[in-house]
Amino acid sequence: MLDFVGLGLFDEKDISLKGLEKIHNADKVYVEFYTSILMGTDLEKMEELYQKKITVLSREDVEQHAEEWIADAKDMNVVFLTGGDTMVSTTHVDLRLRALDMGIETSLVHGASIASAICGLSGLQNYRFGKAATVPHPYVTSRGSRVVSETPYDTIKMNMDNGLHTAVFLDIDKDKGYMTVNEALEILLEVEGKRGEGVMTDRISVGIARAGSPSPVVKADYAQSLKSFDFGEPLHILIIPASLHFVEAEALVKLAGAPEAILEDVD
Ligand SMILES: C[S@@+](CC[C@H](N)C(=O)[O-])C[C@H]1O[C@@H](n2cnc3c(N)ncnc32)[C@H](O)[C@@H]1O
Repeated sequence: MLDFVGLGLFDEKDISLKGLEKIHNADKVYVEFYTSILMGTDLEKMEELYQKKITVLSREDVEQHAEEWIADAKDMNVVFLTGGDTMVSTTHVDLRLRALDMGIETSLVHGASIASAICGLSGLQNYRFGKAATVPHPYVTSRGSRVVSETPYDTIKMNMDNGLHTAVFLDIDKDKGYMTVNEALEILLEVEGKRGEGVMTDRISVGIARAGSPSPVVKADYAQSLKSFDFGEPLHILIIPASLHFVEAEALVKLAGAPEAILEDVD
């Protein structure tokens, strides 16, 4: 049996009782921290609370060599842990399908996810979100030119045209670190400036830091101002709202300190 268990958002205590039960019954427990990471804990604290040894898998272990560790699940209980919900904004459905092809039974234990936390913390309605985007760190080519992905900007623009908000996930890179809301806004405004377009200028953006922690930060402001706001420690996520329903605008003013002027431009 291969059990996929979502760890929730912030520390080792965010796991569900069902998830914990799966770990207690497991012969082997694996975790990956490349799609998301619990910033309020570490492997030692997790192993202490869960009373199990946990092996950390790299992206390569999960995406290229999965058969090697999944095979044990043919005659053992193997648990695979992931930050947030195990199947939200990850590619882990591929792992599940591979396991099924190998004749291995699978199960899911869901965890609190950033996808729903952003709605709760900001007051933006979950049914008004379109396709999510990810802002990767810029990279430098062998010839020395800096390359910035324009894909997230295109996604925001497409969603905006359809009246939909965009959740913008921020890159987690083992060398370059955790991207901040500030860096992501700089990158998106750079693309906007280069193209001479105006999707984000004069619009409210929302930054959220450390969802699920005792002190999450939620701040809404015009992109140019928000890019210098201090959100503190990671993880961060950015939301680019489309037009706002009046309750969403009121929530952004009261829950995220947005300028009251936004109350005059609502649906
Ligand atoms: C690719 S998503 C994976 C989502 C995860 N499976 C879930 O369901 O929550 C990871 C990105 O979401 C955002 N994120 C995840 N947890 C967060 C948290 N607790 N606070 C703020 N942002 C978070 C970060 O931008 C991070 O890079």
